[in-house]
Amino acid sequence: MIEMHDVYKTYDNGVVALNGISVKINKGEFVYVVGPSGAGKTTLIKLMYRQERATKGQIVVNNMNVTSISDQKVPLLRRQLGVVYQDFKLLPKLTVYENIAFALEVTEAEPKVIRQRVIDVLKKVGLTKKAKHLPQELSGGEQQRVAIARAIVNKPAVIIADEPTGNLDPETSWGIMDLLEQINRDGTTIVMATHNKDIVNTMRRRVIAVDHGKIVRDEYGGDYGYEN
Ligand SMILES: Nc1ncnc2c1ncn2[C@@H]1O[C@H](COP(=O)(O)OP(=O)(O)OP(=O)(O)O)[C@@H](O)[C@H]1O
Repeated sequence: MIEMHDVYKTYDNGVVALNGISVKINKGEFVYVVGPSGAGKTTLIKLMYRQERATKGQIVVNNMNVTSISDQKVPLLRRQLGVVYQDFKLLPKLTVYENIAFALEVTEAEPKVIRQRVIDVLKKVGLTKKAKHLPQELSGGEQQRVAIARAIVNKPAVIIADEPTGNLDPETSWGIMDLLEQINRDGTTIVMATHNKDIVNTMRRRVIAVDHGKIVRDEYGGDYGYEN
């Protein structure tokens, strides 16, 4: 599903963010990426959806060669991935319904298909009643649910989440984790970078620990493993 072979990333300012990463993530896995601030977690994730380009090495996501595809092919790659961010990144002037539909409109899906899919995902994330609201009228947890609905509406093979509970209180965070677990149970691979020790230690999934741009631990049923 996702394979990285000897991947390096040096930013233009000379910072070496990733220093030789090789990893294979199989279909249906739920993987936590942990590590201290500045370890390279966000960079690792950004390389997967070509938000940043690797300096060296090979990355394959769902049979697409992320490192060698042209910029024109990047939208095609992004359709295989749903991305969820810490700060939700919803479009403020669009309603909940429109935010989700927008992700499908760019794929030129038929209006009938768009409508049905948006209705289905709104139900899945429990926000049918908020369809006509603007993001600013929602709580943080609700906004993150909309962002997750937007991420899954294309039925992607992989969800990539960068600190999705970072702006949420503990109870709301658990609600978001329940939703991600449910999406994973339906067969979607999930890669999630997090600083949330409680979540990682409770869920007991695969844990990839990054430090100084290298994988220092890769453990199934692992724990968080260090103090924040
Ligand atoms: N666009 C950029 N330009 C230059 N350096 C960057 C850029 N983005 C990140 N870095 C640097 O790369 C290193 C890895 O950063 P990254 O954001 O991947 O870490 P992280 O593990 O996600 O950290 P955090 O937990 O604080 O979000 C850090 O030293 C950071 O300062």
